[in-house]
Order: sequence, then C-alpha cells, then structure tokens
Amino acid sequence: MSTHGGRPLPAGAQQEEPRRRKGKGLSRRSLFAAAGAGGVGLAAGAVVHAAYGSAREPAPVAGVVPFHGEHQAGITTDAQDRMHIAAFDVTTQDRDELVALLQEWTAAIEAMVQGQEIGEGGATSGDYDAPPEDTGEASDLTASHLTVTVGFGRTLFQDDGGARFGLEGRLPEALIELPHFPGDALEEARSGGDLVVQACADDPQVAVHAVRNLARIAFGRARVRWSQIGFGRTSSTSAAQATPRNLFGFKDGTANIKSQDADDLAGHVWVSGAAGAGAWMNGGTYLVARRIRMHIETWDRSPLREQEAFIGRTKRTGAPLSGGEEFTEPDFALQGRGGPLVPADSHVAVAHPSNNNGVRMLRRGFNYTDGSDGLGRLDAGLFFIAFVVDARTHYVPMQTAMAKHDALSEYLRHTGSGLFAVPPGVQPGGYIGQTLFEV
Ligand SMILES: C=CC1=C(C)c2cc3[nH]c(cc4nc(cc5[nH]c(cc1n2)c(C)c5CCC(=O)O)C(CCC(=O)O)=C4C)c(C)c3C=C
Ligand SMILES: [Fe+2]
Repeated sequence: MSTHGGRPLPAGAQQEEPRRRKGKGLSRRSLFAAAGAGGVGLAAGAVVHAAYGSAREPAPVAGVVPFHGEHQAGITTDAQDRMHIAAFDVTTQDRDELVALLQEWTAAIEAMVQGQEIGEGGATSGDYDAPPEDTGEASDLTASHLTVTVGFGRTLFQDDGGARFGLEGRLPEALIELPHFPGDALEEARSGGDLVVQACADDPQVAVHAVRNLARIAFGRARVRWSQIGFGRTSSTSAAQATPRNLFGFKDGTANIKSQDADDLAGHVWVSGAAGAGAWMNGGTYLVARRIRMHIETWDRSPLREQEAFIGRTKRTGAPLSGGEEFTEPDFALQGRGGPLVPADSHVAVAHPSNNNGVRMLRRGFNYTDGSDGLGRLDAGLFFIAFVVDARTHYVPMQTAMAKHDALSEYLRHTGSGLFAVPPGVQPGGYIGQTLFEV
C-alpha cells in the first residue's frame, strides 16, 4: 500500500503534489516534501517562482476536481471514499451577511479544492498575533479530489416568523418538509438545517479540514447543527468505478445512475425548465440525507439465505437472485419453488423503477460508525445521500413503500433526515447560490 506522510493512502489514490498557499506558489513545507519525494526539478522551479513572485503559475496539482461548471461538483463526480457532511443554522438575520458568507465560502472552497490553504496568510504566514486564516491540518496533504457541495434547507427561506432574508416567493415547491415515515426515529439534533455542506475527498483529513474551515469562517453568522463523517462510499457514480460494499456486506450502487447516463441525469437528477419560485434552481438538484442506523449484530446472526432474500441479490457477486451477473436486470416474474426468485418484499424489488413509476435516483451515500451505544452494539449504518430532481416524486413514494413493504426495514432505523436544494454550479467570478439572491 502506498503511504503519504506516514499514513496509508486509500486504494486508488495517487501520490500527488501537496497543498500550496494560495497565490504564493508552493509553501516551504511543500517544497521540502517535493524535494524529498524525488521532485528536485519541481522544487528548483518552485524556488524560482517563490523568489520572483508570479513570473509563472505554479505547476498544476493532481487530484483536483474542477470547481466551476454548470452543476456543482460532488454529485456526478466519481464518488470519493470519505465524506464529512455538516448542516448549519444561520444565526444572522441580515441578508447581506448571508450573501457575504456564501461569497467567502465560495472563495475558500475554490482554494481548498485546488489543494491550497485559504486566505492570503494561509495557516502560518498571516499576522502572528491573529488566528491563522487556515486551520492547517491539511497543509501537507494533497487536493485529494476534494469536492464541496452546498445546499439550502427549507428553513433558510421561512421560519415561524415568516419569510427570512427577503426570500419571499423564492421557496421552490419541491423543497418540502419531508413527511414522517412509518418507523422513523428521527432525532431533532441530527435533522434539518438552513445550509448543508457535503465535503468528499480521498483523504478523510482533507474532508474534515474543509468543513472545519467553513465552520470557522461562518462564526457569528451560522453554526453547525449536525455533522456526520462517512468512512467508505456505498455507491459508484461512474461506470469506471468498482461497486463498493455497505456494512451488511452487500455490493451497493450496482443499479445507480452513473455520470455516463446523460438521459437519466437529465430526467431524474437535474432541475431544468423550472419557472416561478424555483427558476433559480435550474441546473441544480435536491439532496436527500438520511442517517440510517443498521442493526448489524442482528444481521450478523441471520443466515446467508435470509440476508440474500432481504436484499434480492447474491452477497458474493451482487447478481439478482433471478440469475445472471452483477449488472443483469432482475427478473421479478421468474418463479422458484416457493415463489418469485427475487422476493417481492426484497429491497431491490421494492426500490426498483418498475415498482416506482419508473423513478431512479443518484445515490451517493457512505458507511458510518460512531462508536458503540453502551449496550455493546455498534452505532453504525449508512448515511444515505441521494440527488433527485424532485423529492415529491423521486423520494417520498419510494421511502413510503420501503417503510411499508421492504423486509430490510426490520434491520434499519432512520435517526436523521434532511432535504436541501442544491443550486446550480458556479461560474468564474460568481458565488454559490448567486441565482437565488440575484436573478
Ligand atoms: C429511499 C431510497 C433508498 C433507501 C433509503 C435505501 C437504503 C438502503 N439501501 C441499502 C442497500 C442496497 N440498496 C440497493 C439498491 C437500491 N436502493 C435504492 C434506494 C434506497 N435504498 C434503490 C433505488 C436501489 C436500486 C434499485 C434497482 O434499480 O435495482 C442495493 C442493491 C445494489 C444496488 O443496485 O445498489 C443494496 C445492497 C441499504 C443497506 C440501505 C439502508 C441502510
Ligand atoms: Fe438501497
């Protein structure tokens, strides 16, 4: 296994150039790191650059996911292996302060995804008598394919006192309050939020650094309401990625929408042609977040035959129980001795588009473990994230069906929930959410 700074790198991660200070070429530590890694030529060139200012741009950093574009990154981006997601409550009442926060977040995210420290002074080159602008724990790490995706909760637009931030008439109809589903055990402190920030990266410290810096920038204007760390992806979002496994040990993401599926993305994920209150969402999507605790000790005591019947696929290959290989379409009509080979109450049968009005979703969830619960059981599960064009058609009916008919529900408990409007991507010079506040 390759290592970086003594720590193992996740599978597939490349040894990349470490983080730089914004606009200042490579930082000193980066120069030493580059030289130490056999990058003598790079280090020498960078010394020239550092000594003579911006005579030429620093070499491009590998592992950078472009920030600007039609859609925000972190949705169809190849799912990284680590995530830190945080929801914020906005504490200021001032619209200009909220816009300024989004502008500052945009600048910080732009820097961080390029592997740069944030602010002019970065972690160590600012005023010695002031707190550093960058918290510093990612200073020797690479860009790590960091993406930061930002969304807006319904409560940003209105609360009990009425409209907030002058956003009357801007609440999209699709940004509903999710209904209570049978079996929900939602915790207030793990649900809702005015803003959401989903940071994904190959390196967990890079994802945590991103959320931490955004929380620091938000001080006095917004505070973290809940946050969750995910340690392993449970979806592939590209045909080139292998399908990972969830904590039940099954391949998860097989039938997911992939970045190559342009028609499915257009029909099931991206908002387009919206008029009126939600017109600012064109090019955006809706993020559904559910913290789903899995009763893994009970699961681990159930026979393989039952486990496969609950999912509707084989544990080894992920093929449907009706036969074939992983990517073979399930045949729900094919009968065995005791009924359909893919049981009608299996997860795959209940979630399949053929039983859901043709609806599909882009799933991008993560495994999580938050220690144990004091009763010897792991507090572990799936932090479910899906991107959908409209939760009213693409999430609520499916979740309702799962809660009622999905045998797997017996092993699941939903403890956190959120629905967020994810605005379109940012153009150079713009900021996240600009269409909401200015168009
Ligand atoms: C409401 C949406 C969904 C929730 C919540 C959900 C939770 C959940 N899923 C698994 C494990 C698997 N899910 C699989 C497929 C699958 N799941 C959903 C939706 C929700 N899952 C969909 C739409 C699909 C695809 C259905 C299809 O088109 O065939 C699979 C099979 C492999 C795959 O296709 O990804 C597994 C395994 C768990 C453990 C879980 C909650 C903890
Ligand atoms: Fe599922």
